[in-house]
Amino acid sequence: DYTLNSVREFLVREEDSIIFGLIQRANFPLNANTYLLNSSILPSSNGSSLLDFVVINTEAVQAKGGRYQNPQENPFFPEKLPASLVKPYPVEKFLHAGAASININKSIWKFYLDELLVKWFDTILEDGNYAQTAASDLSLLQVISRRIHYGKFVAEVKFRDSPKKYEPLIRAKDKEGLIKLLTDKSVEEKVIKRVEEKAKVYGKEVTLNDKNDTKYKVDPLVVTTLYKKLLIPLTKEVEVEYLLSRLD
Ligand SMILES: O=C(O)C(=O)C[C@]1(C(=O)O)C=C[C@@H](O)C=C1
Repeated sequence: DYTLNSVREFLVREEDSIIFGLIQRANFPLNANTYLLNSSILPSSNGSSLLDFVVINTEAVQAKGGRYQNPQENPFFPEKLPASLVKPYPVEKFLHAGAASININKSIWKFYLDELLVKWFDTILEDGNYAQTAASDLSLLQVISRRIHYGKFVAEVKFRDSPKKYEPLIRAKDKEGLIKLLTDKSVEEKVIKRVEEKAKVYGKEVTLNDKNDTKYKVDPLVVTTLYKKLLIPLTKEVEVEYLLSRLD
C-alpha cells in the first residue's frame, strides 16, 4: 500500500543506491571517449557515442527480460525498445493512465553529462575502461531516473490525500500553485542533510592506521549538489507533470 510515509521510505532507500552508484563510477576517471560522438575508439559509431551504444543495447536486453513492465522503470531510449518476452507479473495498478507517457530522461541524461561528470572529474584523465565506465554510468543513470520518476507515485499519494486542494490548481493548469502545494521545505532539508551524512559514512576510506585524515571516495558536496540541482527539482517536475494529467 502506498502512503506518504511508504513512498518517502522508498526515496530514502534509493539514496543508498545512488551513493553506491556514485562510489562505483568514481573507480574510473572521466574517460571522455565514452561520451564523444564519432570518437575514434568506435569506428562504426554512425554519429553516436559508446555510451549511447551500450545503453541502447543493454536496455534492449533488459526490455526483453521484462524490466519496463514495471511502472517504476523508464528507459532512456524508449523509441528503440523491443517487446518483452516475459509474461507480465500481476501488480496492483496504482498510477493514473497518463503516467506512462511521462519520461524526462532526456533532461537527466543532459544534466548527467554536461553538469555532473564534467564538473566532478578532471576532463583529460583516461584509463581505457570505456565499456566498464559506460556500464557504471548506466546503472547510476537508471537509479537516478527511478528516483526522479518515482515522483509519479509521490504525486498520486498526495492527490489522493487531498483531492480538493489539488483539483482547482490542476483545472487552472497552475504549475506554480502545484509546486507550492506539493513542496515541503523541511523534508527537502532533511533529505540533503541525510545524504551528506550517508556520503560520509558509506564513502569513508577505511584504513588501519589511526591518523586523522578522513578521506571520502566521493566528495559529499558532489552528492548534496546532485540532490539540490537535479534530484529534488526534477522529482517535483515529474510530480507536476503527473498532476497536470491526473484529471484527463
Ligand atoms: O517527500 C515529498 O513530499 C516529495 O515530494 C519528495 C521531495 C524530494 O524530492 O525529496 C520533493 C518535494 C518535497 O518538497 C519534498 C521532498
